[in-house]
Amino acid sequence: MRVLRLGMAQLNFEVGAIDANLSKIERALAEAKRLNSELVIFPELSLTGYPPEDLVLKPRFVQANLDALAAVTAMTKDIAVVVGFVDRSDDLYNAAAFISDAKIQGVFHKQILPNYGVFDELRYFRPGRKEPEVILYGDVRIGVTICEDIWSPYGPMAAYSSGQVDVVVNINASPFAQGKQLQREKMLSTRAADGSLSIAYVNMVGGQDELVFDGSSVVYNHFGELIGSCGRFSEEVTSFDLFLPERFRKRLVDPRGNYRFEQCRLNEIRVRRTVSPVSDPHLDSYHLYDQKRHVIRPLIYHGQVSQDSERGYLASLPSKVDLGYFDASESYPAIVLGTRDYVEKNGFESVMVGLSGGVDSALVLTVAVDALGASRVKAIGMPTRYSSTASVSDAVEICKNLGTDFELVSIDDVFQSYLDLLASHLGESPGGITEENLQSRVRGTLLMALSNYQGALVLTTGNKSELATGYSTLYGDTAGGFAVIKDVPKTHVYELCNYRNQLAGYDLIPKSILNKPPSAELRPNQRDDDTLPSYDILDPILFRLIDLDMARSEVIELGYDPETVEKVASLIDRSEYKRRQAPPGVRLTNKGFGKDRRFPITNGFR
Ligand SMILES: Nc1ncnc2c1ncn2[C@@H]1O[C@H](COP(=O)(O)OP(=O)(O)OC[C@H]2O[C@@H]([n+]3cccc(C(=O)O)c3)[C@H](O)[C@@H]2O)[C@@H](O)[C@H]1O
Ligand SMILES: Nc1ncnc2c1ncn2[C@@H]1O[C@H](COP(=O)(O)OP(=O)(O)OP(=O)(O)O)[C@@H](O)[C@H]1O
Ligand SMILES: NC(=O)CC[C@H](N)C(=O)O
Repeated sequence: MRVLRLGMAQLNFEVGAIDANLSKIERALAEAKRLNSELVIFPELSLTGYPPEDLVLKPRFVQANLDALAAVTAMTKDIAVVVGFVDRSDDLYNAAAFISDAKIQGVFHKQILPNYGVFDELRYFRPGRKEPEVILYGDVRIGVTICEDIWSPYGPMAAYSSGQVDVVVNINASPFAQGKQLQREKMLSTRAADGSLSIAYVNMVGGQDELVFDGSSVVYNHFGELIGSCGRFSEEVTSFDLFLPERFRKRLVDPRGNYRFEQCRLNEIRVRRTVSPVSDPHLDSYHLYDQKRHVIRPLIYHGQVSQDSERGYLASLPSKVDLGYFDASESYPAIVLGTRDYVEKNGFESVMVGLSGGVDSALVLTVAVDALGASRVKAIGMPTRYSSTASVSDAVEICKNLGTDFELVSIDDVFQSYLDLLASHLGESPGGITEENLQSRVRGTLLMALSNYQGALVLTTGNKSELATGYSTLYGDTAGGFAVIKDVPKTHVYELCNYRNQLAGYDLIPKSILNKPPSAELRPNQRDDDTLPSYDILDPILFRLIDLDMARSEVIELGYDPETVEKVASLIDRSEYKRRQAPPGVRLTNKGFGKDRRFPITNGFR
């Protein structure tokens, strides 16, 4: 029985930080050697981080990544490595190197470049067109693919499924989206069973601007069964015995993936196996077919273990309204990781949140504390004459629960000075939206001043429903550096709060915050549903117009009120300019505002 002791390095690489990434690889190799791994696989573009975007247009950057590759090569005297890098020859390629014996044994170019959703790879790379190659690592036949390559049964997987490969290594930088892991597992299981080959899928972890990489690396056997997995949202270097039993008979009787008619010859690259193979004579092949080595770990974030089932996404909380796949137990840690990495990778010691006593800022504050710890988070209350006393007491209570500092700065005098100044110029007090938005702008100005003085990053609190409809004040509550819940519809804001309270085992986010009607408190008795449809009506319409790209008429045909649909659709169109000026934030859905949805501001289509 052939066995390959495989190391999976599911690590958080930083875009552009080539030296730091190299040091991380060096430490991972030391750990992998300690675990007796023979071959360690690293994620896509580990050396540069993903996505490197226009950094790769700088020749010096590409050269630095090649220098780092040479340094990795020198580290492989007694271990084999697959690592992602930017290759440069006639053009640039998104590439993987198989390195062992201090030598680059083979270079694989990504053949299928994703250029949809958040991906722009055709802007930077040329698709690989080399004949498929297989590494003969001793007696183990290894194919190498890069992320998108494996999503198609064509491309390199067609050749690798021809019976000449035992295991396909697939290195990834696959960003999190709600429900994505189920999609990945279905696809990988199919690919493995159809090709009668094992698949080792290693993914990046960590936040990069709007993207969050969730790790969730997995290994499948040639029956398409999951035989191992790494944690979600956490770094780890694991070692794994991949048993490679005889597959010949399965291929003869298995109707799937009959590649007998394909003309396919893989070029072979023979590589000395530097470490003696692991073998266990007591395991017969029947037993091995049955073996399931689930290395499934519980969901962990910020040192706390979820009380949910082992695999977060199985414990799906059904959404009250239909907004597509949503599971708070995977989205919450994604937001925490995205926020932590944005703050830390951009060098901020602390963050600041304008805390109103409303649910949005309560959730953002809670995420910030989970991401960074209470001592690095400060809440600022800035009431005016329109703020209710309950709002201030709710803000105080949540800060007490979270252990954060709360500072109260009344802005009413400043607000009044602005009104007086404007009145002296206009001849009357402005009133209406002008007066309402002034309060928000005073808050934004104050938060930015405190940020300048204290060096803390301001977290904004707008949710996806507000962003979609433009229900926010430009240079007011949109002022700040990172928009933590920008891809969370208001309905899910409540579900995330409830999820977090369940984890805490008590009302960490006080019930009074969750139960009050949403209000911007910019005029007496103001409520969001004075201006917008109630969120249980608004969110499903937004989901269909935005996430599903449906036309107004199609949404109306589904039975939604025509007047409401028309109003919502024009709010979406009219507020594109506001979204363009909004800060970046964590992307959770397949249609986040940002790279996923690029709409013209000036737009005559209705
Ligand atoms: N196409 C375009 N391209 C570039 N700029 C454009 C533009 N259209 C308008 N504008 C500009 O944008 C301005 C209007 O935008 P803006 O000033 O934001 O004001 P606006 O969108 O009219 O009002 C903000 C709304 O957000 C609500 N709200 C909800 C929740 C929280 C908060 C809060 O602040 O705490 C506020 C508030 O009650 C109000 O209904 C115009 O005066 C114009 O200068
Ligand atoms: N009194 C206040 N003190 C501090 N910040 C405030 C205050 N009022 C509003 N803000 C800031 O402006 C943001 C926008 O207000 P908004 O009312 O939309 O959100 P919220 O109060 O958190 O939640 P909800 O919309 O459910 O009431 C708040 O999240 C908060 O950051
Ligand atoms: N980096 C990539 O090629 C990512 C594309 C891929 N389909 C994914 O998101 O998983």
